[in-house]
Amino acid sequence: MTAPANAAVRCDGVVQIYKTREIEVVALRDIDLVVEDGESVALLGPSGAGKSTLLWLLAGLLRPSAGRLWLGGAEVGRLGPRALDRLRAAQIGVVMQNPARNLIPYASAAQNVAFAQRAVRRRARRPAGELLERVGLTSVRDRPAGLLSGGEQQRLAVAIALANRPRLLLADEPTSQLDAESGRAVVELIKEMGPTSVVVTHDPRVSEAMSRTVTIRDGRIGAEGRDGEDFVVIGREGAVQLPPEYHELLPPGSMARVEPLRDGVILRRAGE
Ligand SMILES: Nc1ncnc2c1ncn2[C@@H]1O[C@H](COP(=O)(O)OP(=O)(O)OP(=O)(O)O)[C@@H](O)[C@H]1O
Repeated sequence: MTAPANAAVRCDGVVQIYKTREIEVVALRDIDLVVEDGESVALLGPSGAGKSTLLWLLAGLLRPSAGRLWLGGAEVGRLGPRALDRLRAAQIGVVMQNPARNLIPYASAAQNVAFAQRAVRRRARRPAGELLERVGLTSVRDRPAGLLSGGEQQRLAVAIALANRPRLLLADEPTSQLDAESGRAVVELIKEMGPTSVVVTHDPRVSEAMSRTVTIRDGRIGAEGRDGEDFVVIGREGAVQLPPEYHELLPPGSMARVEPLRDGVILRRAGE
C-alpha cells in the first residue's frame, strides 16, 4: 500500500511493544490513523494509555514493533538511520514532555534555537529573534536555558520545534507548566506556525483549538471528535470501546444483546 501523497502521517495496524528483561508491555495495538496536511489533532486519553508512545513513533524516535508507518509519504520501516535523521531534522518539530530534555542547558535560549537550525538550509529557518519574541522570551534570550523557569523552558522548546518550519509539529503537553496567558500564546503559535500538528494534552484550551481529537485508551484508538461531536471508532475485528461514562450501564465483562437497525446497532444489557 502507498500512502496518499497529501497525508502527513499514516499508521496502518501499528503495534508498539516495550520489552525489558522481565516483562513485555504492549503500549499500542492496531493503531490506524491518518493525519492529513493542515490538520491539527489533540491526542487525549488517561495516563498510561499510550499517547507519548504514539508521539515518539510519529517523531521517528521509535520504530513500530509491527504494522506500517508513513511520515510525509516515506515509510519509516524502509528508511535507514541517516535518512530517518534527515527526515526528522527537515520535516518534524518535537516538544517532549519534560521541557528540559529538549534543551542544551549551558547554551543560551538564542543559541539553542540556532543549534536546532544547523541541520537545515538557511531558507528553511525562521528568524530566531521573531520566534523568541512570539513566545515572550526576548528579555531572556542570552540566559542559559538551564537557568530558565519550567514555563520559560517549555516556551523555548516550542520555539525550537517550530524553528525549521516543520511540516509536522508534535508536542507532548506543551502547556502543562504555563499560566492562562502564555498557554494561549503557545496554542496560537502552534496553530499559526505548525500547519500540521499532533499534540498530547489534558488542557481543554489546547484540545478546543485543534480541528480534531483522537482518544487513546489502553493502547487503542477508542474515540474521535470532530466539530464538537464525539464518535466511537470501530476498531479492527469490529471492536468498540465504550466510553467510561457508559460503563455503569454496560460494565466491562458484562453481556449485551446486539440489535440491528438500518444504519447501525443498539447494545442492550442481557437479561433485561
Ligand atoms: N520505555 C518503556 N519501557 C517499558 N514500558 C514503557 C516504556 N515507556 C512506556 N511504557 C509503558 O507503555 C504504556 C504507555 O505509556 P505512555 O507513556 O505512552 O502513556 P501516556 O498515555 O503517554 O501516559 P501519560 O499521560 O502518563 O504520560 C504504559 O503502560 C507505560 O508504563
